Amino acid sequence: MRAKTSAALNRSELEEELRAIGRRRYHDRHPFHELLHNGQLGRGQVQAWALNRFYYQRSIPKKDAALISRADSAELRRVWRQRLADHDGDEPGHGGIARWLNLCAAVGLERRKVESLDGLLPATRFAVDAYVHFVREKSLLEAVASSLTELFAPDIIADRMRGMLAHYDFVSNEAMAYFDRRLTEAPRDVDFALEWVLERAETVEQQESVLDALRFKCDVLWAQLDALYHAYVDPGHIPPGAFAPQDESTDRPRRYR
Ligand SMILES: O=C(O)c1cc(C(=O)O)c2c(n1)C(=O)C(=O)c1cc(C(=O)O)[nH]c1-2
Repeated sequence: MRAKTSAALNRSELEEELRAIGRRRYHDRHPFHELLHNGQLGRGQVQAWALNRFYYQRSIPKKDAALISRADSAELRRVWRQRLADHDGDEPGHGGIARWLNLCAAVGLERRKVESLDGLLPATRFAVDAYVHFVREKSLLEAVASSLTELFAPDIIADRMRGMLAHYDFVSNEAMAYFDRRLTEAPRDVDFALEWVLERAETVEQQESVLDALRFKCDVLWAQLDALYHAYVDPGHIPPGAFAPQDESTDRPRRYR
């Protein structure tokens, strides 16, 4: 990391620092994703992933609404509200959250069970809530910067779609519709957010805050996968009250290392 006293970076240097954080800390490097994408999880473990990630999906529009509520600029609000429309849809049964629930149904989860949040891992809740609080409480520049993990999302989403379709017979193209949409939504969203941040992060202090915001967000994503790994892979300590897989997946070795 740069010394606090160094001079401010120019735009392309700042962009490179942001991308370097992704290369080191983004959740594509997490072993849980490796197992998920390579077909090495049982159905129950995939269910645990889908059920927990529903809480992230459900919370994203809340954090986007929080960001909009803090923006003085009509342009920022106008662009950002597309994210609400993408996730919530314009009518019931449409939008990203509905598509996520379809994915949950495809892997064998009951919709009402998922929506109840019954069985959520405690660490999922803490990590996701921390993201919403961060966006409510930090500077607007940090709030926008924390969304920049989406710079790195299209590659991992494409890998995930390929891997899950190839390896799990309970995953269909229809079930992957959520991710298919994100392949176009994420680049559009992040192009705007990156430009917005590069334009405004001028001082060393602002630039440090933006880089820290991205590190924080990588931690939010990483912590969710650590919790899944600990509970459902190795050592397999499922916290009291958390989702307990009921099916064949217990035939598979619980330990992968
Ligand atoms: O599948 C993924 O790996 C992945 C990662 C991320 C991300 O990098 O935060 C998001 C999403 N998906 C996603 O679907 C999504 O809607 C989303 C919104 C945001 C955000 O911070 O505003 N990140 C992500």
